[in-house]
Order: sequence, then structure tokens, then C-alpha cells
Amino acid sequence: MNGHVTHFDLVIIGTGSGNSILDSRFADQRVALVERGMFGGTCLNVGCIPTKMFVHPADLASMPAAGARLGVDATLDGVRWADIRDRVFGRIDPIAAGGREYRLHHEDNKNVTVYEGTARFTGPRTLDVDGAVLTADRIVLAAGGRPVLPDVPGLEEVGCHTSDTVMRIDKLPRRLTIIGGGFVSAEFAHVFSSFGVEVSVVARSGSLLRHEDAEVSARFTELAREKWDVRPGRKVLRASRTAGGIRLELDEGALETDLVLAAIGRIPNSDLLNLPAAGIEVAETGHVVVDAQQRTTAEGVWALGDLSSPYELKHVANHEERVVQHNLLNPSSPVESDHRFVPHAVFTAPQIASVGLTEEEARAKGVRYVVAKQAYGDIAYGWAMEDTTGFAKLLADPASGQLLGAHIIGPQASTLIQPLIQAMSFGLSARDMARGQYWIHPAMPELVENALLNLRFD
Ligand SMILES: Cc1cc2nc3c(=O)[nH]c(=O)nc-3n(C[C@H](O)[C@H](O)[C@H](O)COP(=O)(O)OP(=O)(O)OC[C@H]3O[C@@H](n4cnc5c(N)ncnc54)[C@H](O)[C@@H]3O)c2cc1C
Ligand SMILES: NC(=O)c1ccc[n+]([C@@H]2O[C@H](COP(=O)([O-])OP(=O)(O)OC[C@H]3O[C@@H](n4cnc5c(N)ncnc54)[C@H](O)[C@@H]3O)[C@@H](O)[C@H]2O)c1
Repeated sequence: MNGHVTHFDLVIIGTGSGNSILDSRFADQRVALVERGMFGGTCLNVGCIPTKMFVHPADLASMPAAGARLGVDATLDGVRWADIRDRVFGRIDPIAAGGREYRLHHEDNKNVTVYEGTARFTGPRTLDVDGAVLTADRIVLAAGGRPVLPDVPGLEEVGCHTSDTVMRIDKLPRRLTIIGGGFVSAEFAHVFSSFGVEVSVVARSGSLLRHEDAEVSARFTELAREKWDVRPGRKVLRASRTAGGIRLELDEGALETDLVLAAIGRIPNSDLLNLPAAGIEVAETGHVVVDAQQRTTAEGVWALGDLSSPYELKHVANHEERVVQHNLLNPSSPVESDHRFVPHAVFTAPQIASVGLTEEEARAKGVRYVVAKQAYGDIAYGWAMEDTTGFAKLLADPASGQLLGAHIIGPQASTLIQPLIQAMSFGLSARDMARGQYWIHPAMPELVENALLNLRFD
């Protein structure tokens, strides 16, 4: 194959969200799909899907501890880590393998050539994939990102996991230390501590999940400190192996642990693509620069998902993938991505979900707002659960009544937030939303109803 040039109508780099672009409407185009790692990308193999498949058993494992307060005395007899792990990957790995097989050999994909290697630009719309030269009329960059490793002397030598590897470990450690206080940290701390591991969290900032609304972040940090050894505002200075495990020296104090998980964020894979050779602009953050139609600065090249989006969320990557797909199929009537109300949820304990402005962002932007809160503990279902810590917080525009932001910490937050996302997306005012429909009594969405009714517009 060396030196031989193959021309394609379309080349897609990355089989995460990029793989979803192709359907029968592309059957008359000559397409190349390039993948350097596991087919299916981050979400399927090492991201959203396996993590949530661990979170659910973690939720179950933590139930006995919560039951006693309600008069239900249950005990946790044990957690079969190897069984859970093998069930998760026994489900996922065949999906990745099946996706690869489908693109490689199924007759639906007669027009598709799969290249298993790393794509690198050598010129405008010209790529090298491990020695094969590809040119294309149109190219889609969907190369995602990867975890960052902290620059801590000794850490490489003692061994450090990331979210890419920690879900496949052989057995549960007695002690786990997580470096970082963001999404990955919060979710894995919940999983491993519910499975009986002693968890420590070393976070650079003073509170965990510091991008959440400050009241949510503060409440989460307070609750986390009751369960985990949280070291906020601390840095790991060096790591070394000891007779009994791993020693982490902090700028104040030290930790003994058995396994270290780095969860300090991800960087886009733009550096692997030699983008300057193709005239494709990259922001300082490493994200590929795109316009609202997901076009890069080079003619005929689009980008989507974690490679170009600071959101780093699968529902955003999926949305952008559909925009790119439409624009490839309908060049004369392109559409734009809608990033107005991007929600997220953190599947930790308690769950957290958010959309729109935090109170701090509203203040910093000089946006006028009214704010209201509703505790789970003051709605009927919250009484049933004896919840004492969860709440919903809403921000709304005092003039129009439109919601500006919604933040929930507590049971089922990731589900409860959805009607608020819908209201914001479709411009439903807080008052109409509260009064214009029935709310099932005494169901959990009464949390949202009451938070809406608590907003004062006079
Ligand atoms: C632990 C974890 C949990 C997460 N949980 C959630 C969640 O609950 N909800 C949510 O919305 N999001 C979650 N995310 C984020 C979500 O997984 C990502 O936003 C999403 O998968 C990004 O998709 P993508 O298509 O942009 O990139 P990816 O899925 O990463 O796909 C990129 C692909 O490109 C390949 N590639 C890269 N460079 C090259 C190259 N030069 N040549 C060839 N191939 C290349 C890679 O191997 C990869 O397969 C989570 C992420 C992690 C790490
Ligand atoms: N439920 C979800 O949607 C979900 C779950 C997991 C991951 N994700 C996505 O994956 C991405 C990566 O997650 P993440 O938790 O790794 O990143 P993150 O950005 O959420 O958190 C990283 C944390 O590490 C800290 N940090 C950064 N550099 C550091 C350093 N050198 N030393 C110590 N701490 C440092 C940051 O202050 C921050 O608290 C997220 O942006 C998120 O969008 C989403």
C-alpha cells in the first residue's frame, strides 16, 4: 500500500460519533473510515456506557446503608467485582467488535474502506494512515480526546490509572486515591467507595465539581467529606512505592494508597493530526476551531465532538454529528449546531444535573435574574425518602419569566432536569410551565413544580 494514493469522496477520522454519520444515504459515495483504537470510541468503550453500568450496581450496593434510617435493616454481603466487570465488558466489547465487523464486511458497507491506523495530514485534504496515502473531496474530523496525566515525579514509576484502564482492573484495591475533583473523580469515587474501597480525593481547587453552581458544589463537597478522605486545595508533589503500597506526598500532608486514578481532564487529539499541514486552525485549548455549521478553517473539512467542542459530552457530539451529516448530504441548505442550552449530569451520589447559567455566571455577565430553591425534604416524595440534603435551584429572567438556569442535586437529578431543559429549549416561561399542566402527586417532579412556584416575578 506504501506510497499508493487512494481517492475518496469522504473520509471520516474516528469511529465514535463519526461512525454514526454513515447510513444508506452515503451508499453512492466512496468512503474511508479511519480508526486508531477501539471501534466505537470513548463513550462506548471507556466512557459514558461502562461508567453508568458500574454506577448502577454502586447505587444498589449503597442502599443497605441508606435503608437503616427508614427502618429497613439490610446488609451488603459482598460485591463481586470480577463478575460486574465481566458483565459490563461482556456486553460492550462485542458491540465494538460487531460495529467493526459490520463496517469491514457487511454488504451495506461495500462503499466503505476501513483503515485501522492513525490519520495524519500531509497537505490539504491529504492524509497519511500508517503509510497509506488518502485524498478526499470532503473530510470529517471526529478524533475525540484522551485523558491527561498529571506531571508528578514518580507517578509513572508507581503506576497510575486513568478512566481508560481503571474499569478493567483485576481486583478491587483496599485504598484508592483519585487526583482531580471533576466529573470522572465524582463518578468513580462513588463507584469504588460503594464497593467498599477506601477512597481519597486530592483536588487542586477548594471544592469538588467547582464548575457547578457554587451552592451545589459546596453541598456536594460537604457530603463527599462525610464518605471520602477529601483533600481540597492540595497538590500531589511526588509519588513513591513503599513496602505496603504507594505513598503520595502532598504540598501539605501525605497519603498511603494502593491504586492511583488520575482524573484531571482530557485533551483533544488534535496534536495527532498534523493539522497545520492542512491549514486547519486549532484554539489554544487544542480544540479544532469550527463555525456554527461545524466547518473548520479549511475548505471541505468539518469537525465535531470532543475534538472541537469544549463541552466534552456525548449528547453534544451526537448533535454535532447530525449537523455534519445533514450538511454533507445537503450542501445547499446547511444547518447550524444549537449550543444554547447544553445540559449535563454527574452520576455520583447524590446525582447532580444542570443546564444554563449558574448564579455566579449570571452575576459575572450582569444578567438580571430572580432565583428560587426547593429542598427535596419539603416535597412529599422527599419526605418518603427522608432526604435532607438535596435541592433544586432555578434562575429566571424577571422580565420575561424565561428560565436562565436550573441546578439539581439529589435523587434522580439527571431525570428531573429534563422538563426544565425542554422549557428552556422551547421558550416556555416558568409561570406557564408551573401552572399550565398537572404535576403528578406525590411524585418527585413536584420538586420542579415547587421550585418554579417559588420564583417571584413581582
Ligand atoms: C469516563 C468517562 C465518562 C463519560 N461519561 C459521560 C456521560 O455520562 N455522558 C456524556 O454525555 N458524556 C460522557 N463522557 C464524554 C463522552 O464519552 C465524550 O464526549 C464522547 O464520547 C466524545 O465522542 P467523540 O465522537 O467526539 O470522540 P470519541 O468517541 O473519543 O472518538 C474518537 C475516535 O477517534 C479515534 N482517533 C483519534 N485520533 C485519531 C487519528 N489521528 N486517526 C484515527 N483515529 C483517531 C480514537 O481512537 C477514537 O476512537 C464521558 C467520558 C469519559 C472519559
Ligand atoms: N456524566 C458525564 O457527563 C461525564 C462523566 C465523566 C466524564 N465526562 C466528561 O469527561 C471530561 C473529563 O472528565 P474529568 O473529570 O477528567 O475532567 P474535569 O474537567 O471534569 O475535571 C478535572 C479536574 O481536575 C483538576 N485538575 C486539572 N489539572 C490538574 C492537575 N494538574 N492536578 C490536579 N488537579 C487538576 C481540575 O481542577 C478539575 O477539578 C469532562 O469534561 C466531562 O465532560 C462526562
